[in-house]
Amino acid sequence: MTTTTPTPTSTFRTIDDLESGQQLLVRLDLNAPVEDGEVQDNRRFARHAETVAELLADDHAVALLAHQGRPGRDTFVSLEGHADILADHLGGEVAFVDDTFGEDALEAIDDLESGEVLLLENTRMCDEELPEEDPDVKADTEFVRTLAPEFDAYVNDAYSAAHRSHASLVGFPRVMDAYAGRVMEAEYTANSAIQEREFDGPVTMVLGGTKAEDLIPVIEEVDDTVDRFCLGGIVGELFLRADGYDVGYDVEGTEFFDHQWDDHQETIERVLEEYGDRLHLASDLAYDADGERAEHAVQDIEKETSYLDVGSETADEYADLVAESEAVFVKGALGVFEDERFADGTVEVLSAIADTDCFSVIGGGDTSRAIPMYDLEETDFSHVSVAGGAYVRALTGEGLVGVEVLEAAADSE
Ligand SMILES: Nc1ncnc2c1ncn2[C@@H]1O[C@H](COP(=O)(O)OP(=O)(O)OP(=O)(O)O)[C@@H](O)[C@H]1O
Ligand SMILES: O=C(O)[C@H](O)COP(=O)(O)O
Repeated sequence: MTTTTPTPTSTFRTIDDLESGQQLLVRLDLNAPVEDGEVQDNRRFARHAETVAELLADDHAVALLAHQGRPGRDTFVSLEGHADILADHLGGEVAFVDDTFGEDALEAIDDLESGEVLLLENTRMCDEELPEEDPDVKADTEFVRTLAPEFDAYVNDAYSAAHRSHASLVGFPRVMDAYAGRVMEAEYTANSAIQEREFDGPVTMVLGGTKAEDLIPVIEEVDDTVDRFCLGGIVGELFLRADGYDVGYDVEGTEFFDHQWDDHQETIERVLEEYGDRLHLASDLAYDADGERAEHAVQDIEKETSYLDVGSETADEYADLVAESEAVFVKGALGVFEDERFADGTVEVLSAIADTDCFSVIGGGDTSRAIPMYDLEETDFSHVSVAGGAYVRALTGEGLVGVEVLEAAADSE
């Protein structure tokens, strides 16, 4: 059940301020999981499709920029498959060109007509996109200088990438009329409003997923507003390791634990010491035993086993804590929910949140996928954010550079 609608607080211009029939450069965040080389649909496609559909209905010609993965990772692939998924959501054609700002891209942009959509190749395949630099430096790249004159205006809909100072996110608003798309507007409004809210009862934060380094600072920074943290996923196992259990080590070729432990051991131990009474760690964990889900109490953990979900005792405890909360914030999944055998922790806790009247926000590009996957209703949560890193930064009150440049562009009008 949903409770509250947050108050809008944005100061950028939105697509409501655009004149119709323009040539637009639109930045989306279509970063998605890739399985066996195939990109998978996530909540971002459906959300961005609504922005694109609205722009097409207003007779704009729309060229799209987006990124996928990071160089060197197996998720760093072409956007060709993304064009097909987006087209399915739009119910119309999305042309694709395997070039971002070279001759082929410019030719395709020239041919683009009102009511048509063109997706350009992965922005992270351009050398100038990635190093995080000042927006003015990004505005002076060949990437931005080549594309900007081709368009009447720039629209940024990629809230979930707005914490990155990359050329396609911060360069264009420095040199063009710049507007926020619907996803940017909705996410910004909801996530900013969270910081201003006060709650009468307990506030619970459920932290899981793979990116421990994104979450550790959150625990310290939301210290005043959150009464208890329920930990699972990789981050939960790292805290169990700090608590003296033989878990949270890379086994069977995984690369989740050791580098994050090496980089953050001191902070994890300090946070455990300082906030221990408010940190709930798993009391049992689930693993794959010859193809079947099996569970161990944490006392029986084996260092060589790969743990893939919190156990049922932990899931029950977390569900009870959620049920008596006034507000619940989720970032990251409690287990590998993509595999049904290890979805129990994530699904039990999400279902408990959906069953209460509390204010609830579910965050994470991957984590939010669990909602449709397990037939939960998005409307049972106050807000489902398709952002991960940007959402946790918003929770801690940190600014987002991609939003700041949109605000600056509006101010300079
Ligand atoms: N024990 C575990 N072992 C391996 N993967 C896990 C485990 N627990 C959770 N996960 C994975 O965590 C992922 C979700 O968290 P992750 O931090 O990657 O992304 P997110 O929360 O969607 O945010 P972002 O948008 O920042 O990527 C899921 O895909 C899930 O499979
Ligand atoms: O998926 C995300 O969280 C955003 O697209 C940002 O991706 P990044 O963490 O690879 O910069």
